[in-house]
Amino acid sequence: MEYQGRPPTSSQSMISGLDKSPVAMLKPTHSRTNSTGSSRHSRQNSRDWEVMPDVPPDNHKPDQTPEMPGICEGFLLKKRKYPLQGWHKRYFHLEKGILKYSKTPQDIFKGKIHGSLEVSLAVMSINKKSRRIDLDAGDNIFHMKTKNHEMFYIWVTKLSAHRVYKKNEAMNHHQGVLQALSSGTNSLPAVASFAQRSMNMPSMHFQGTEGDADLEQTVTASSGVSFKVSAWLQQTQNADSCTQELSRCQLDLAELDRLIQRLHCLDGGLPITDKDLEHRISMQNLFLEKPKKKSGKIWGHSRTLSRIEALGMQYTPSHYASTSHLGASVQSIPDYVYSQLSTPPVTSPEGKKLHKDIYAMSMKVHTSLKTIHEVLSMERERVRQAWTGPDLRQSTSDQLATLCTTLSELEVQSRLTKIHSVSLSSDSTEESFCTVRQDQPTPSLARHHNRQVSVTESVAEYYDASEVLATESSSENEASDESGLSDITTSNSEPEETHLTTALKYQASVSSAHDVPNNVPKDTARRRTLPAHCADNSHIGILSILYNNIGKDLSRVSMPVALNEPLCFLQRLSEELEYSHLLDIANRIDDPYERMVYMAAFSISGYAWASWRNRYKPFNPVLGETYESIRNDRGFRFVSEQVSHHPPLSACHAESENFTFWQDQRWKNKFWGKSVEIVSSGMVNVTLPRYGDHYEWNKAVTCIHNVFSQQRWLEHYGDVIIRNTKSDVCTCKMTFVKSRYWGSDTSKNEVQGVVLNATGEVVHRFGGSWHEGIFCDTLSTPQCLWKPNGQPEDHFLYYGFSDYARELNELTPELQAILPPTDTRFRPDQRLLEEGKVDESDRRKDEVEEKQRDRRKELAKKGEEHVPRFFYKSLDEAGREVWAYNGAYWKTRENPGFANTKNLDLW
Ligand SMILES: CC(C)CCC[C@@H](C)[C@H]1CC[C@H]2[C@@H]3CC=C4C[C@@H](O)CC[C@]4(C)[C@H]3CC[C@]12C
Repeated sequence: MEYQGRPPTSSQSMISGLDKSPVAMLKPTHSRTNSTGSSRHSRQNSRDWEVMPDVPPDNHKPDQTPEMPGICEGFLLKKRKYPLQGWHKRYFHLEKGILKYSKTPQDIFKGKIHGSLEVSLAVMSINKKSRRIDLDAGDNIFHMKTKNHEMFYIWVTKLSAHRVYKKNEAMNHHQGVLQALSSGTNSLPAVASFAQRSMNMPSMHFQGTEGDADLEQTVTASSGVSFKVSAWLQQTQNADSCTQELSRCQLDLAELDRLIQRLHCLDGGLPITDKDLEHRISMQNLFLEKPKKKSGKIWGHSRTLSRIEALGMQYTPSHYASTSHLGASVQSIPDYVYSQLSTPPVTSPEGKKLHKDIYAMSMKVHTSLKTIHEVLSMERERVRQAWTGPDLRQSTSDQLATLCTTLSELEVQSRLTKIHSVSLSSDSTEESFCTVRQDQPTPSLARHHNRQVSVTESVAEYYDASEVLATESSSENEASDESGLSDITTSNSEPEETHLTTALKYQASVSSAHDVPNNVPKDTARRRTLPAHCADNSHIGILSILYNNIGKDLSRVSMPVALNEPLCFLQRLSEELEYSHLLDIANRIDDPYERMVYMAAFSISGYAWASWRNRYKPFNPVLGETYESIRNDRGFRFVSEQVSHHPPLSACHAESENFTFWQDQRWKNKFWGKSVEIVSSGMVNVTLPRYGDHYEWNKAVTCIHNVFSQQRWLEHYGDVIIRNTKSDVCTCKMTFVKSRYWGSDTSKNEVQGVVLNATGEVVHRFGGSWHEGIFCDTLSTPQCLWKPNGQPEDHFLYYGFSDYARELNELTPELQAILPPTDTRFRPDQRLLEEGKVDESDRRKDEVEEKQRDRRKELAKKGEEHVPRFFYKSLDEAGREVWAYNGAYWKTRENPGFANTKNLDLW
């Protein structure tokens, strides 16, 4: 081990040893500074963040991989996987470009790894002042902090060295494979041999981290070719017989040669040399050019003659005479050779026998050659079929695709680094790099109206943006970040092995449980499908949209509607009530702890959509847009309104005889280079009339991993606490566990929670996953509390929509007459998209956004502000800003009816 984590005196020499390249890299080219930033503290803080440049591979000759940088290991502080929880001490180990961590060096040694990441595939940002290093590898983000500046310097240097090394290695590898592939007909063996070489390269031994996948695939793809070739040869049973036939042929030819020599001697001539034979045969070949034509005048053929002349040969008339009949007689090579060699007619019995033997031998050679020719022709046909057939074509195109992916991965990474840096540099707040506290009051929105646009934020709005964006500044500053230090702990905040056992137990219970009965009627008499399939949007380069618009006024950038799903955020909010029957159950349970268990199940059920919905984004409602949903089958009615456009804020309210539900959805983005974390700050509220309970809870963080690629996936993580503001009897604490604990997949989408009594003792435990269901084993009858409804089979064709989601935008004739014109169902671009008219929808979307801008300007001219129609701003019991329902929607709907009121003209 090169470095044991103590700040050693040797660290100096270690640094100087690496000084040449990495120190240059320690001077990042980008900073997160915005010179026009408005917030004082954020200006200081964002300036401290720097994105490490995407180091270009060294200019070295291919195949000359520079020396592998040494191992680096030691304790670092790592931000807890659950947000908002400070830092803990973890042992990090960097080797061959892979950064792993565990609790102790022993754990690393034993292979008990908590997480690992391929550093060359991550976007790396550093903050010298707070000694922080962030690595975002798309699927995985590490936030680290060093104890002192010396360690910071060492780690940054080492990480950079490993990044450069790995990039070079990847470049070399791909150049090699590309060369092999481009070397035409011999490509397969070339690729195979290259693969063989790569397989032997120790450095190509990748650990099984996600980031390696592409490289690993390429290696296996090319080694797969070599495997295929040998398998092919093995399959070719005729190959052996072919070789045998050839050696037999060789023996026969030797015998033939002997016989010919003897015949020649018999005739009193000198032994025929190979050269003689060659001459004779080539001469015959010349005559064979037009063997049948004008057989009697063959030498009259000018071209033939000139070639013979050119050969400088002299022929006797007997030569000509003997060849003159060839045209008609040549049938096979042996016949032909025989005829050529038997110049003077032989009469002696020995000579005749020799003739016969030569003939027989020639026939044998001919047969052998014919067999070999057949085998080779068959083989050629096999190769041709395999090449044109789907199998090899597929694997070749797969290989090329893998290569392209990996190469573009490198390209993408450099772009990301740029985007990242620009997004940060134009960000006047440090919000994208600090944790937002959910319990802090929201600062006044007015303070930040003058801010510049950032790409980070633009992701927030997903380019439905039509005006200069403004987002609230984070209330957390570097000081509180630093204060995380006092929070340093070596205690284990991560689940122990028991956690895994529990997780597996719940998982098994959920999967063995039957479908959980609910009283919701299955047949809703609503539509089961959408009018058109979703458009394939995989070709739309989200990255290039972002990239090409860096620094531009984003008001002019609109995302193509093909990236949208035909639902908006207002409708999405109502989707959280798909499993409202859990609230109906809760309102009937006398036991407050058990009631809480159901509240928890309900809060988890609102995340179930995420496994299916990662390809499209909802429409951003325009200011004043509304949506209603009356669900007689579920016994509630729901209304929502877009109450603010910058920042986007949707308020909603639902009521039933069993509950009232409300929330305002506000969130912030943190863009880490490859992934976006969505941190919601609004609270969800539910009251249960029977017991007078008022529950409120925060939302988990949603992370869009690999946001720019087709391997995009969503994850929810963090702690969620449900409190009953009307009673201290119990609280519920849940954890949405970040995946990849212990490197296993068993904890995917895992949730675990407890219900605690007033003294903090555990009364109930439950667990499972947000995509498969939740089980509680502490109830008098242990049972599955909730399971998500099955997805319709064709969901992939319809945006991943569940049956419930498909119903949300349906516009029935009855509704058409009653709904206010501001209802989303009337939004023309969304409707066009639903009907599959993507181009028209795109045009209409521009118009809708334009109209929104005009309305805003109009208001500004009059010095007025938009006032939401059905919600009003107020403060909750904890002093947080909330949007409360004013009761006007249903009243107006009934009397006088929206048709008889003044409504906003939105589109
Ligand atoms: C680039 C595009 C096409 C990729 C698709 C992005 C999708 C998956 C993103 C875009 C906007 C995102 C939503 C933004 C806001 C919230 C509110 C939060 O409380 C829960 C997650 C939720 C609901 C996000 C889920 C994921 C989401 C829908």
